Amino acid sequence: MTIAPIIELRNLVKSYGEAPVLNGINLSVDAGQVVGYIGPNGAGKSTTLKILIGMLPDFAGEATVLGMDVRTAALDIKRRIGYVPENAALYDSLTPMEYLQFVGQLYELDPGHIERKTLDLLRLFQLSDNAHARMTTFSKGMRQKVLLISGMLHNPDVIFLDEPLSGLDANAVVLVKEIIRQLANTGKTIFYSSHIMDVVEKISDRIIIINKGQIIADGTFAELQHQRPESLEQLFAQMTGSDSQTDVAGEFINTLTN
Ligand SMILES: Nc1ncnc2c1ncn2[C@@H]1O[C@H](COP(=O)(O)OP(=O)(O)OP(=O)(O)O)[C@@H](O)[C@H]1O
Repeated sequence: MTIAPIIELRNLVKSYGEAPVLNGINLSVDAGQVVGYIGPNGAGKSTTLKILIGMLPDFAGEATVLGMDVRTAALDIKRRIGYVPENAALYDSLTPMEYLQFVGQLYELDPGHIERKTLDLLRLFQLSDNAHARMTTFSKGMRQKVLLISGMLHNPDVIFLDEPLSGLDANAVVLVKEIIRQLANTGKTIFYSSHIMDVVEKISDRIIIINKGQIIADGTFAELQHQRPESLEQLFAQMTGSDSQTDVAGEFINTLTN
C-alpha cells in the first residue's frame, strides 16, 4: 500500500501582479518529517505557506494537504493543521487566557479543556505570571510564545511555522526545537520557514532552499553537504548568490561614513 504524502505541491505558480513570485514549485512531504523551507528575503516562503494553509486560493497548479485540495477543502484542512504566522497581529487587549480560549473555541474545543491545557502550556513557556495580563504590555518573545501555543492548541497533525523562533530567548529556542523534534517523533509533520541557519541545520530531516520562486536544493543536510562540504549558512550564501557579505558590509559602512 502506498501512503499518500501529507503535503503535495505540483507546478505551483503564484503572482500578485505581473511577475510570478512562485514559479513552478514541486514537492511532496511524508508524515513525521521536519522540513526546513529556507530562502532569501522575498523568495516566496511565506507565500507558499499561505497557499498551503488555504489563505491564498488564487494560484495555478495543485496544492494538497492531508490528501485534500486546498482550494476546495480549506475548512477541513484547517481543522487538522496549525499555523504560526510571521508578524501575526494578536488581539492585544485580551489576556493570553482570553485569547487562547477564543482560538480554542474556534476549533470547537471544550472551554474547560481549553482552560486547563492553556494554563499548563503557558506555565511550560514561563508565562504563568502573565496568564491574566493584557498582551499590550508583552515583549516580542512573550507574544511569540502565545502565538506558538495558539497554533498547536488543537493538537494538529501538520504544523506550519513561519519564523517560529522570532524574538525567543535562548532557553525558549532550545525548548521549541525540542518540541518540534518530539512532535515529529510522534508522527506529526512540521513544515517551517526560518532564517536561523544553525537551527534549520540541526532540526530538519529535510531542507528545501528556494530562490526567486524556484526550488534550488532539496535534501537532508548531509545530502546538501555532499554537493559542497560547507555549513548550511555557507551553502545558502553560495546557492543564493550572496556570498560576499563582508564586501557588502564594507560598502555599507563606506556609504554611511561618506
Ligand atoms: N500581498 C502581496 N502583494 C503583493 N506582493 C506581495 C504580497 N505578499 C508578498 N508579495 C511579494 O512576493 C514576494 C515573496 O514574498 P514572501 O513574503 O513570500 O517572501 P519570503 O520568502 O517569505 O520573504 P522573507 O524572508 O522576507 O519573509 C516578495 O517580492 C513580496 O514583495
